[in-house]
Amino acid sequence: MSNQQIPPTKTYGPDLDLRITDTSLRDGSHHKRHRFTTAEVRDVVTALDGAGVPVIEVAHGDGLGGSSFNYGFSTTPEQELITTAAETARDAKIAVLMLPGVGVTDDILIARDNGAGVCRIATHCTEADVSAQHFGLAREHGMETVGFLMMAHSQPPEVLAAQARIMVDAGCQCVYVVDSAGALVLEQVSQRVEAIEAEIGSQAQIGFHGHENLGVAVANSIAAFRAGAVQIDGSARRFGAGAGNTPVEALVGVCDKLGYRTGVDFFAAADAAEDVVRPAMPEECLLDRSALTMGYAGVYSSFLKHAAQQAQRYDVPEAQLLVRAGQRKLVGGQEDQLIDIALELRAERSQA
Ligand SMILES: CC[C@H](O)CC(=O)C(=O)O
Ligand SMILES: [Mn+2]
Repeated sequence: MSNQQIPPTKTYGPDLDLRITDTSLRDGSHHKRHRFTTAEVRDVVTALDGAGVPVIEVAHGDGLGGSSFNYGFSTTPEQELITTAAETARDAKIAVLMLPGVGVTDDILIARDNGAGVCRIATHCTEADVSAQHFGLAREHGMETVGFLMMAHSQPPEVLAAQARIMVDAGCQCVYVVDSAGALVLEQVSQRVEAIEAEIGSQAQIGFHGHENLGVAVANSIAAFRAGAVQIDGSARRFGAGAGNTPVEALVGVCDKLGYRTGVDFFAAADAAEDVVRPAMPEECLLDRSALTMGYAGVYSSFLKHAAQQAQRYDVPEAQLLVRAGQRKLVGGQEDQLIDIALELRAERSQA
């Protein structure tokens, strides 16, 4: 099977070239409107763990503490889902993600007590400073740490590198370039990874989290890996916000063909995606006009469902709403501004 063309510049460890984290039970939760049940979590974790996926992320789609009016309420408390995942996994580590301010430090400690081993702290890519105490706390309590620099397309490589430095100095062990809008394309990914690598060297690892809005998430993930990222996110059948994330099963297949070791069994991952994850979801995650517009205009993928709701409520075109959200450079947490934009579009129409 192996037909390696370009040897990796960096590897995750002696047995793995890259470590995959599946986020269908966290980013995929957006697509399910945060309605995962413990039975679904048990089935998905069993299947992904059995396929050899080394890390599985579980939380509300907007991270710990996300269950709220602003983001949508979870039907099952996320800590129950985390407990179920941790009790089910035989080999996989369970990861949680949190945005400081959406969740609080206690959420991290409760998740750790419930069996989470990896603590991922996400900030907008110019606000890494708000993550410092969270990395310290997680490390103190024996958790592995990952930092998410979200909306990475919105800043040049040197800004991301400076923000990565802040996270690493605070105790972050792997800084992710997070393409929240699915707006980055190939070299735009590798340049960001290379700039971070130049700044942090071997002090921490680098990761990449892609979204499929422009249809290049697998290619972007390979570009990130070749530039030095050794932790790569994906999602079974790509379930995630917007058009979803990098499809794990496709990423594994591509890595097999390039000779990059993921430790994941391609056929078992394909079965998990089709037989277990797909039935847990209401419908397929589409790469449709709205998702494409998000990638093209640089809009936070988690806005998709909110934009659809407001477009319908105020009877305005969803694509125009998303384009304006991109122009306003909205970031996570500003979902309510979609209402402003919808009202603006409606007022313009009635004046015309
Ligand atoms: C929970 C914040 C956010 O959705 C993290 C993420 O997956 C992204 O920015 O893509
Ligand atoms: Mn995401």
